Amino acid sequence: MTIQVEYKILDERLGKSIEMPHYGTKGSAGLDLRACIDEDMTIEPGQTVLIPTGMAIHLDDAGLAAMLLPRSGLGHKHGIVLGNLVGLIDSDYQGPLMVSVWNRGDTAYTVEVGERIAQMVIVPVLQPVFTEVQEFGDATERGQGGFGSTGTK
Ligand SMILES: O=c1ccn([C@H]2C[C@H](O)[C@@H](COP(=O)(O)OP(=O)(O)OP(=O)(O)O)O2)c(=O)[nH]1
Ligand SMILES: [Mg+2]
Repeated sequence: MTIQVEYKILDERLGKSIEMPHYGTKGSAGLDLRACIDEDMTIEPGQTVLIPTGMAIHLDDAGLAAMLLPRSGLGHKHGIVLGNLVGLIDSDYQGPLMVSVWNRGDTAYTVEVGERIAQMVIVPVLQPVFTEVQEFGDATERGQGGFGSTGTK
């Protein structure tokens, strides 16, 4: 099934001097989002900056969300991850897609104009009806055990 999602271009360079986000390979889970900044921007160690992607999307379906995730290479090699760890885009959000970029490393990193700074994955979402109970219907083997209760080995 093909899912249609509307988008707006908010930065006129997008699709021209700055490439439009797209699925890079047939099996790509995410589209890389590009830094629509006026000039290259150096992010100091520990600093967090909000970077526009130059576009807006409207998912328009409560059964969908978009997640913004770090790119592996930037995160692992340069410590460039997201200030909110994961960005969650609501299906009713129509504003500019922004990426909170955090330099968690110990060296400055310069984001270039149009650089791919994060990736966006469209995911299905369920909004169940929650029912309050005094006891859960089925007791499980795990019960209330959590936070390492099963050990480490
Ligand atoms: O990395 C992000 C995270 C969020 N958003 C936008 C889309 C999202 O739908 C909206 C609200 O995000 P969220 O609900 O995570 O933030 P909040 O702090 O709870 O804000 P709000 O009170 O507007 O819901 O901000 C982005 O553009 N980039
Ligand atoms: Mg919110």
